[in-house]
Amino acid sequence: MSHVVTLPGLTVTTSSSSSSSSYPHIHSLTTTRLCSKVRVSAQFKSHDSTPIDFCDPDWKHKFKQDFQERFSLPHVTDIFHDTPPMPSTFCLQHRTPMVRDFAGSNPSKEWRGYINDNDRVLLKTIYYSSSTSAGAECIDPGCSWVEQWVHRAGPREKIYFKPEEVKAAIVTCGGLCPGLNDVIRQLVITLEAYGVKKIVGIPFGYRGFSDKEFSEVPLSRNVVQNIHLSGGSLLGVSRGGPAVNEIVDSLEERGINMLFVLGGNGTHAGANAIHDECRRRRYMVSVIGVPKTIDNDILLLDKTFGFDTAVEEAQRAINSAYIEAHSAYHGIGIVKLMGRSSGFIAMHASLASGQIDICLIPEVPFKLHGQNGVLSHMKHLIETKGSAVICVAEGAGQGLLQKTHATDASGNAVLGDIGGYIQQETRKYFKEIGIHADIKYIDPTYMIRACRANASDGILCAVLGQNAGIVASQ
Ligand SMILES: Nc1ncnc2c1ncn2[C@@H]1O[C@H](COP(=O)(O)OP(=O)(O)O)[C@@H](O)[C@H]1O
Ligand SMILES: O=P(O)(O)OC[C@H]1O[C@](O)(COP(=O)(O)O)[C@@H](O)[C@@H]1O
Ligand SMILES: [Mg+2]
Repeated sequence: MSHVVTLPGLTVTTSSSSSSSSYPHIHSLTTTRLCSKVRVSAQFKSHDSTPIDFCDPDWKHKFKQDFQERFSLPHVTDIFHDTPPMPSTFCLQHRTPMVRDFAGSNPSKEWRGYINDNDRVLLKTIYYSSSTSAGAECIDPGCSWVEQWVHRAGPREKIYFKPEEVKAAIVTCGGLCPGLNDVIRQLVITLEAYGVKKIVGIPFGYRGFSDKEFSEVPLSRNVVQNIHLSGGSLLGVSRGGPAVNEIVDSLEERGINMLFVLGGNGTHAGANAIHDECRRRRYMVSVIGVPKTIDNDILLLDKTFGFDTAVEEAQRAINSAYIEAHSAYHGIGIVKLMGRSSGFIAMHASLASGQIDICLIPEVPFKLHGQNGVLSHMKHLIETKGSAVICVAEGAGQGLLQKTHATDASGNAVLGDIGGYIQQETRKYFKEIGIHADIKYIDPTYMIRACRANASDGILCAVLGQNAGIVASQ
């Protein structure tokens, strides 16, 4: 499944997080005789999924063109051709005076705070001279250098929404993630800086659009001033909810013409559908998505908000498991961390802690039983070190569990409890081989998810919130 993630200042078509975007599926590609058979990863396929023909001397140019198309930003003038631009109300009015302003210069002429529409950000910075170079990510067999650019986020000189005519709504959907409040806060502050007066929060995710018992939450700088000091979402979150038509009806009834959605792949599939429906109805709305995934599984993004906090917080659980395991005779600690389809949290937390003996992630299949299984390695650890600590990502080893086919209200598969399964199997195994083992299992998922963002995530959220607010009007 493919969906559009609209980042503040850039639109990215990604595969759904279930394809674990940083580990894209490999597709085979057969070329003509002159070119060798090569395999190309999904991220390097063209826009319409046709494989690249490397025998075409023009392939690089075509690849770049295709990449640019994928990353082109939709604009209100694509549909409402006559919308007049107006000078931005943002930076010039609300920036902090700079020292040189006091020296008598003309600030409006000197200030260089706007982004040019053609500013770009280079995505890849490593030049791999060969495909055999460690970690090489190559497009073609010769590992040619191909620039990949995306739009630079930031305030433009012209805007297309009059602040006094804007009613902005913010909605947070899916599961919690540290930093949601930080993004909401910065969004509100930025919109106010533009001069937007009507800003509301939609309670409990998309459900807030249809459920009559929830009313809009008026938002202002005063309301959001301290919300980043606690975790969760001021607005609440939910899974499932109304159909897209109902949401757009509600937008129209409420007169909302800027919608900010904070959420993951499901939320963005919804945002995309809302955008399409608004376009179909010719209802002028700016729909802005801020990607939220604590799992950090979005291709092209170095880090998503909440991930850093999750890794930091996960270490408390790992440390507790370690202490328990080391304080017991033949102690075994098992910690399950988030990561439906990717093991970034488990892997980073394990590396950072230095206390994990075995780290199991969804990207790497493993077996529990048998000669090279996890259990026999645990036995080895018990015999050699006296204890063992295991970190497992929630999506790891799902093939070992019985499938339930259960889904949550949003249609996501409900995963089996791999941590609990490993605990049970470990207990059985050590009993069978007659070795004492003291097993403790920790699942800190909700303790981690509900945390307040750490300083590094706080800054990331502020940047995202600000860019989301900025991109909406231009
Ligand atoms: N394909 C879809 N089209 C429209 N809305 C969707 C789609 N998938 C999920 N949603 C809605 O998006 C919201 C959040 O989705 P969910 O999967 O729970 O979390 P996340 O956004 O974190 O992935 C839910 O309200 C759900 O109904
Ligand atoms: O119990 P809930 O709220 O359905 O959430 C459980 C899931 O939420 C997650 O935190 C992911 O949430 P999102 O899909 O909203 O990003 C997973 O780690 C976990 O499987
Ligand atoms: Mg999701």
